[in-house]
Amino acid sequence: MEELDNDSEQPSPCVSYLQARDPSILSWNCLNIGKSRRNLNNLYSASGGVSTFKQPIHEEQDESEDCTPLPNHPRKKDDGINVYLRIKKPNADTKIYTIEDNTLICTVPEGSFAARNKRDGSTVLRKFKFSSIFDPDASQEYVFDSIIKEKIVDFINGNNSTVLAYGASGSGKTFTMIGTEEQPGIIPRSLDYFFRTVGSHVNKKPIVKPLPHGGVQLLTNLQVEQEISILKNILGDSQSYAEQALHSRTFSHMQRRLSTTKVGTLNKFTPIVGVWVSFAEIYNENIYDLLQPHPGRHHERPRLKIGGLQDDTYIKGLKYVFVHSGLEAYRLMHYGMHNLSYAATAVNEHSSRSHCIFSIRLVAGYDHEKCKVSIFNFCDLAGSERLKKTLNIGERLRESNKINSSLSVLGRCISSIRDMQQKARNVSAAPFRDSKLTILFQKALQGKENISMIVNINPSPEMYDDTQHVLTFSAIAQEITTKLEPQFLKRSRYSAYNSNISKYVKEEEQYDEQDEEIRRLRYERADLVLEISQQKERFNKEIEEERNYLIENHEKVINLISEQVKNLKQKNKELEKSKAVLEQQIRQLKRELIEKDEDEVIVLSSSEESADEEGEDKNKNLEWKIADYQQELEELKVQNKKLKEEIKQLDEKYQELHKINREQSEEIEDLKHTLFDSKKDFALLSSELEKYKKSVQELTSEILLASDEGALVKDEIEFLRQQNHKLREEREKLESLNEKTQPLESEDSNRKTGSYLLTDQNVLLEEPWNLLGF
Ligand SMILES: Nc1ncnc2c1ncn2[C@@H]1O[C@H](COP(=O)(O)OP(=O)(O)OP(=O)(O)O)[C@@H](O)[C@H]1O
Repeated sequence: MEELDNDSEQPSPCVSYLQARDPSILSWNCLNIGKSRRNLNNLYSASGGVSTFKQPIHEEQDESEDCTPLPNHPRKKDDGINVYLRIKKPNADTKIYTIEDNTLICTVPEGSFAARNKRDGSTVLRKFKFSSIFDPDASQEYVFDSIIKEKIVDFINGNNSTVLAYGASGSGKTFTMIGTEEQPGIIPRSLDYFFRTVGSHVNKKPIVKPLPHGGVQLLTNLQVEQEISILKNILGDSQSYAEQALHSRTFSHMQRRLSTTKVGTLNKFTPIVGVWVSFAEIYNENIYDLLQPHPGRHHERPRLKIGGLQDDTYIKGLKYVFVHSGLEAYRLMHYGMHNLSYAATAVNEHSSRSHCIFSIRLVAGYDHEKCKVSIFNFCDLAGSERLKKTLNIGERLRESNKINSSLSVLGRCISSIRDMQQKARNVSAAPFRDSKLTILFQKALQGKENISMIVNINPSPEMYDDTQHVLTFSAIAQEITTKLEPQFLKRSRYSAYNSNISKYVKEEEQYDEQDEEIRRLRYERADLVLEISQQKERFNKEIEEERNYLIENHEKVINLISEQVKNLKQKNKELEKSKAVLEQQIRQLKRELIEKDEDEVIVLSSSEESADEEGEDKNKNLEWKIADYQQELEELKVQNKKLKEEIKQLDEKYQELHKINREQSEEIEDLKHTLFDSKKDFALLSSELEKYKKSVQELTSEILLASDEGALVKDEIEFLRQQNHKLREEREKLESLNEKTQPLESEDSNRKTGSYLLTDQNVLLEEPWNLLGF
């Protein structure tokens, strides 16, 4: 694999990468309106007959490419940032877009601001030029073959490559990158193509490992085992058997389908050929490793930092996993996909909210000291949806802000690189450091590595605004123009020259065009003035109403809206300024026209050609001004519309909150009544309880009294017993005394004298009781 050792092909930093393969790109960048006017006239006539999406259908088909050795394919020094446009299949027929060569022509739909400026019989057209356009029928295979295949060969030969997928949510970025089981995208196809080319030479075990900041590290036996177990752990433990089986099935299914397509072969190969895969995610401007097992729902994933200097940047601590087959790499990709932060938005339920970078590193060489590492990055950018369309709030709003700001930094980098390269200035002045994404791809964006962008659009009319935003951001060149009807062009106001038509016909046409231009500018100016005053009026009214309304409940939202209103006002001011400049230019043009009228014979004879060019240049400038102005105003209008929508949303939300508030207040009132009643009941019960307590107390004291009396009775009984006892003793004494003194007394006399002493015990006991009154 000699090609892999070729170090000499490193591009020089000053290479003009904007010199795209398609030479027409640069001429478009220069936007020579003089030339393009003629071209456009042709285009108009051609586009009239062009039906929507007339490009040929590219079905999946077997390739007949020869199985030839890979060419030594160093990266071309003139490679630029190729921007490809891929159009998703529309749900319904749309007449908005037509394709001509590499130009997408958008017919501004009725109701759009740009369409309102048109005159009768005219149509506003917006044109966007790309390196290549893939129509809705372009198959995954066709896209892969056209854009990626060659880059894989470059990659095998040691060159770095980056492919970015850009577009609004749901436009087909992930479909293009990953695809489906039946229609695999460019990552699975690249893995298949790559491994079928180098597969048999890939080491079964890792020998060296690429280091993040460049170079490689020779692995010890223990480290080799550790690296192998990393892959096993990720694939074995973390994925269910069902998932593993599904991914294996899908990949082998795809391999079977692609097995007939030919790949290149390597003539020679080095002993060290190692393939390493990484998968990173940039979410909310934080970097995460998608091949790192997720720590669980309630734990934060470790955030990774960017290391390196200038354009040699890398992600510190990102896991590189050794693989030796396409299937292993494919399964790692799916593992990473599981870890992705997906969030629901109004546009696409599974809209990806983060930028995902799947990278393949190829390490090849004869020994660890002479190894070369090449990297292929596949980057699926987050959806570029506009904030207000998705009705994002809170966390989602913060996410969207970060996504949009990183995409806008990317856009600014791309356009400032274009500008600077055209003016031969230093590319590193572009705002690369403003987002993680551009820091990581700085080298490629500076033209030192191959980089391409696949722009995906959804041509449905409801996505028109988002699509325009995406196209404006990404197109290599663009133009806004109006298609005029022929009768408009035929008018002539210089009939005085009819006698010498052949001489003046050309001049007349030129005057006609200028006249036309002035008229058109007047129309547009009048429209713009009207639009601005209406906008101002509407803004003032709406802002007044909304402010009063929202002030009580939505302080945060009000701050946001005020900010937006301020921006819009600022834009309005800028528009006013450009309008003044425009008016000034129109006046100047008119003055020149009058002067020309006066000296026309001289002008015509002496400097016919230079007058042509001058007029054309001025027209060009005016056309540009108007185009800019129109575009700005259109964006302003879109923003205004969105703002109104947002305010409406807030209004509804407020109404809802108000309703809930009212219901809650009513509930509170009910509760208050119930509480009042309960208090009354409680007071009543308390007084009854008091009464009850009192009667209990009385009863208790009565009981106590009764028990005291009982005790008294007991004491008296005791006392009587003792008395009784004493009386018995006394009787016994008396009896013994009686026996001693009168032993022979008769029975009758005994009965008379001691009747009470000789009777039974009952008689004796009766006497004390009688004494007590019982
Ligand atoms: N060219 C195409 N042909 C067939 N189906 C497509 C095409 N492009 C996209 N789709 C389908 O449209 C849907 C949305 O596409 P996809 O998920 O790729 O969009 P996305 O741009 O990645 O969105 P997001 O940024 O929200 O993740 C998917 O169901 C996908 O299969």
